[in-house]
Amino acid sequence: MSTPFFESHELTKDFGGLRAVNGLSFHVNEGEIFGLIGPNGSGKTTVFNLIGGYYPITSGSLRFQGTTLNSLPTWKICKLGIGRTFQVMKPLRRMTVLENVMTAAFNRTDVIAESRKKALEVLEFCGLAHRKDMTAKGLPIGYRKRLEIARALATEPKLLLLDETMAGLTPQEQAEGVTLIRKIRDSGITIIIVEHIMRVIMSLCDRILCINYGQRIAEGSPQEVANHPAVIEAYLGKE
Ligand SMILES: Nc1ncnc2c1ncn2[C@@H]1O[C@H](COP(=O)(O)OP(=O)(O)OP(=O)(O)O)[C@@H](O)[C@H]1O
Repeated sequence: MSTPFFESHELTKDFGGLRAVNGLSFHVNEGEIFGLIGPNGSGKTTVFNLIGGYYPITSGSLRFQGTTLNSLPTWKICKLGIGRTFQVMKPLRRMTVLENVMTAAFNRTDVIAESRKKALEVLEFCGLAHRKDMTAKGLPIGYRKRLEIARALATEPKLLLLDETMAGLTPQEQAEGVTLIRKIRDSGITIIIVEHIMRVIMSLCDRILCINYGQRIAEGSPQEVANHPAVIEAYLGKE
């Protein structure tokens, strides 16, 4: 059997007495857009933080292209080719949009001219080139979300983790975000997306995993997951 592109095996994370992620196993195929959904507090961001190396894993394992990620530092995980955005955006507020993306591009180069070239390419790709000289703190939310994506792309990921990149956007901005995410996938980058806006998840994802209390409750095509009784119950409660 070939090695899965990305694999979580029995992933578990405890915060003191709270088990935030509980024996979670799933895999992601290369080229997929894989959705991770679940009610508030179900463990989605914690899964991203474990993949990115921000928290130590309590037990279980994570493997990316055959390499075990457990206990690797965040910068090594980034170098391996896993990039991410953050639910709470963290731009360098006083720097320009271009400088923000350049700092991320330094993940792959020490040369200023190269990081600038990469950052300009990424800004063009994300439709942000015309805002390159604005300070990050002056950007409207729609552009700030794009900047988050641009910074993650500048690290040259093979796997991109998108954490609620649509929250707070207008329907028009969401539609543009969907187009951008498809374009990213079409450029050869595999995506795991956490998102509460179901219209976005349903239209983008090839497969979806729904979790609650850190455990799998359903996995399958968008249609299968949306119609799954356990998913409906988790979101709407029992009648
Ligand atoms: N650093 C932490 N210390 C203690 N508990 C935490 C920590 N991070 C998350 N938790 C807890 O772990 C559980 C899962 O939280 P997490 O943020 O992963 O959920 P989520 O599915 O991303 O939620 P949301 O959709 O609201 O963003 C919650 O009960 C949360 O309070």
